[in-house]
Amino acid sequence: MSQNNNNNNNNKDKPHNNSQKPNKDEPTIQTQIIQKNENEKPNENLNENISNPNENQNEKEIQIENDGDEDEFQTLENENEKENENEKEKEKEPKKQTKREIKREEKEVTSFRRKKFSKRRYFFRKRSPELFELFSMCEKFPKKVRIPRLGIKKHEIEKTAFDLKVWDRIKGSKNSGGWVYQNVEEVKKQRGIVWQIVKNIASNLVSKESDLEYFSLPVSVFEPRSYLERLLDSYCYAPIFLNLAAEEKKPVERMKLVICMILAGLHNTIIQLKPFNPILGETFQGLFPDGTKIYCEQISHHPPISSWQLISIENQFHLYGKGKFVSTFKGMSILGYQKGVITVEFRNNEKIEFTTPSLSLKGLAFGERIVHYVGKSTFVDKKNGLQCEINFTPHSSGFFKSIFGKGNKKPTDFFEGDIIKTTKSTKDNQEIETTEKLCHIQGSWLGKIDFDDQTYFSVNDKFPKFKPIPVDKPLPSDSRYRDDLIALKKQNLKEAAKAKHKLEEIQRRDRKLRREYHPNDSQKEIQAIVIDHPTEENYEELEKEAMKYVKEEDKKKKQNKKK
Ligand SMILES: CC(C)CCC[C@@H](C)[C@H]1CC[C@H]2[C@@H]3CC=C4C[C@@H](O)CC[C@]4(C)[C@H]3CC[C@]12C
Repeated sequence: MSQNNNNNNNNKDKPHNNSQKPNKDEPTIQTQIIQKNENEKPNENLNENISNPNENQNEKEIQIENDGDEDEFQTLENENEKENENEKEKEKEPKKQTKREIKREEKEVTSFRRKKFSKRRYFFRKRSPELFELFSMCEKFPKKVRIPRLGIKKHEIEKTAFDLKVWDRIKGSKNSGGWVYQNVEEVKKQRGIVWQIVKNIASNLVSKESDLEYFSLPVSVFEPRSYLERLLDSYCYAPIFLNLAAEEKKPVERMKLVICMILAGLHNTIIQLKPFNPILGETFQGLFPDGTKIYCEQISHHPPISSWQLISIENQFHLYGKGKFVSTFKGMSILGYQKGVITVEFRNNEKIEFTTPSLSLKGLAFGERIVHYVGKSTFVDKKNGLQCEINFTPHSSGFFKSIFGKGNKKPTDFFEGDIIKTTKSTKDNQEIETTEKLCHIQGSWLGKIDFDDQTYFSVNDKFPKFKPIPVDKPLPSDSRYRDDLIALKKQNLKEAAKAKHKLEEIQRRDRKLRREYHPNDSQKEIQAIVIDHPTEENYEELEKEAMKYVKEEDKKKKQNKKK
């Protein structure tokens, strides 16, 4: 079945037609996207190793799903289960069962499953017929139409959220929690650089808790993107969940879907490469495969502040935010977060504001490189009086420890929170505030979100991850035109380093001029400390020095504790 066929079928099922259809003469967004994607292939490969470990499985899945129209939602899992069941039976009674009997049993199993899945499909259609189109427009996942697991009760799946092995988490997740970076070469490269930073701290050239922006790092640890493009990684599920949220009439359900959008995208932001710092006025214009428009711009140099917005095709939702990307050295780890509030506005004048948690990299200089999300994420819907705070390290507080004891220790990537409703009423001229707990959230940022006893998101569902497609004719300030970025894309490190140096020089001169014309402007001049790529002879020396420093720090800590 071709992709076009699939589209037609979906259109038939739709209860109402989309009135806004583009003219045939004009290239539709869809066709543009398909052409674009073909050109973009080398770029995609870069992220694929990390972002989607299950890609190969998907291909198989598509083949299976193509067999018949009815089996649209038959998954590989079911196929596997069937096989397993058959194998077990064969082992028990190898000769008695004929092929026919096995086939009959198979049919029974599939019909049972079909019932389950048709339920899902009905739910999906009822919610949003447009989503079928949305999925089929995404070129990479044309036929793999999967529904969010809304409406399926957990007891049907027979899994408990606290069972670690059953948890749906991405490849590389640790049993005790967090995600381990497996690229040994990359880590080794970065260590040499981290040791040099440690050396600078040890000789008191910079303070202990210093921002990464005080260093000019070598291009060998960079990825050929700027922060403006990188920040979009966390919105890879935004079109799916926000389109659903825009249709939702219940405020609680809407908030749940917005929470899903942010928490589900967290596992897509853990790439361990440094993006380029955007230059003042740099822009990025793009499209998500469903047509959602993306605009990003760097609006301040010091402090470096970026702003971004996503606008869906028919203005269903409008997400906007601005903030600083902070990354500070904290002893032997880096804490990275985005300072600022993000807002989503929907067509029906509903509005939700939220903040995101912080990312912590451990094992920078020695040991295993582990990524954690720490801190809090808050969601506020002022109009409907809804509020939600999600805690990313609940196990560390004494309260939760006492409840779940030692045996039930949850992994550190576990998060927990509540949606709370506050209602104001006046009685005898006095304002009374009553709070009510509506819903409990728990899950892992590495791939699972549960609301009460319903699973809303699981990585095993393999939703399509949306990647931004750069627009055809962007502004000349687009980050794609940066020389250092272009050179790094071609893997020409020498040229990239040269271009990076040149751009830094230009920025310095610009700052000087700005200060001359606006003396009151508080644009600080930072003298970045240049850090080179370490040579092999250098490497061991640096390691020894860093070791020395770490040991001294440990001694100081111990002495402080004794006092
Ligand atoms: C010297 C070498 C090891 C430095 C490499 C550090 C890299 C991996 C760090 C430095 C700054 C960090 C970023 C800082 C802020 C944010 C915003 C947050 O919402 C998502 C993660 C993200 C995007 C971080 C990702 C990891 C990051 C890019």
